[in-house]
Amino acid sequence: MELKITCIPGDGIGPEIVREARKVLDSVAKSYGHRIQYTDILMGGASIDVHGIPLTEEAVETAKAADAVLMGSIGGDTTTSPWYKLPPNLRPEAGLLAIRKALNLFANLRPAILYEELAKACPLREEISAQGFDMLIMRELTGGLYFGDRKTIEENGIRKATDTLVYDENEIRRIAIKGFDIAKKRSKKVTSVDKANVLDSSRLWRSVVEEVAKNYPDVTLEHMLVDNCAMQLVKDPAQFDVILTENMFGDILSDEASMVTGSIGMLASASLNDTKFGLYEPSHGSAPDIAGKDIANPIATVLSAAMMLRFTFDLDKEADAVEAAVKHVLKEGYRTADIMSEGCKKVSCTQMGNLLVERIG
Ligand SMILES: NC(=O)C1=CN([C@@H]2O[C@H](COP(=O)(O)OP(=O)(O)OC[C@H]3O[C@@H](n4cnc5c(N)ncnc54)[C@H](O)[C@@H]3O)[C@@H](O)[C@H]2O)C=CC1
Ligand SMILES: CC(C)CC(=O)C(=O)O
Ligand SMILES: [Mg+2]
Repeated sequence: MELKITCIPGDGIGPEIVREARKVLDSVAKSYGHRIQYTDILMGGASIDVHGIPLTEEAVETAKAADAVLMGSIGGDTTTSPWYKLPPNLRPEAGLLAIRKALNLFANLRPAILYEELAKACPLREEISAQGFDMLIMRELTGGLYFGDRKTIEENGIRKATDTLVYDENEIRRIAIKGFDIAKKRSKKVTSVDKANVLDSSRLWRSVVEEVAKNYPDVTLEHMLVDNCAMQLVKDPAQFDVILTENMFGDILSDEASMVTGSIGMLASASLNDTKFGLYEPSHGSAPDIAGKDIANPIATVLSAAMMLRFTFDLDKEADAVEAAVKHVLKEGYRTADIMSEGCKKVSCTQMGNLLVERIG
């Protein structure tokens, strides 16, 4: 099979982790007789440095022409990088939001799984980590606070800033349908997370989710307020199967969930629309604090590439091989710095990639 993949290495650790994920994809392609055609595009700071803007139309067209996109991460240190002296619409993150909107990637799937081998890296009490967990955070990705009108003004000498959280019922319905469809194939429970005790947007969210739920009588629906959910994620993560939530809540809750899997370096993601196309990226950012040191964990990006094989290309055996290689290497005790624990063997980003390639080969 011919796989047409656009890569966005991005900024910070992005190029390092994408390099390792590509090595793994190449190794799977070789073992299973596929051919991969890669095209690289610039986004975020890397695009600003070359084109003066975080995403060009040509880059979007190149992404659209591929079957799927593999992305690293974008952005710099938001307090020191010169990119953050630019107007907000020219900063790295504007490129990321723009590509999500341009490709209509409204559903962000973030599986948070505690691998048995990483129980020691999980900061939770032993009786909780010993149980393990396997949840899927479904985050709405093209609406809500990150896409509403915003402005900063000065009124009577007082600076004032506004961000707007808007959802219409169609935006809520389509992500809810995706969430319930997926829950039907899992353990059949959806926890819809909102702040319906305060926000109108959350009250609409809750009522549309309830309407959708009527078409899925075999899926259990529960509602949970976001502040409680943040607490429950560290108290008892095994209670969750599919967490269905809006853009900003999902952003924050998925970083929290990642840490109970051991590290954010383990959390993969797929950003999808209603077609087989997808943008696959780790849930973390560009980690400027460790960029260029070859110590980043590439596993989140490698597992995102596995999600691409499974979903966009229907290559289940190949995706299984990548996931099995990750488990194998962890079982053998190899760890990047972020998931290191006593008695394990510390490896660099490159070495982790090489080990995964060897196990696949
Ligand atoms: N999808 C994307 O491209 C995202 C971009 N960002 C951008 O990334 C930049 C940095 O943001 P931060 O808040 O520092 O979040 P971050 O996720 O980049 O880093 C948070 C912490 O996690 C660590 N970390 C992240 N990924 C890791 C990995 N693979 N292996 C080991 N450690 C890892 C970092 O070293 C840091 O200590 C900002 O410019 C932000 O806007 C943030 C989140 C997502
Ligand atoms: C620009 C941000 C919305 C990126 C982010 O934090 C994420 O997608 O997780
Ligand atoms: Mg985030």
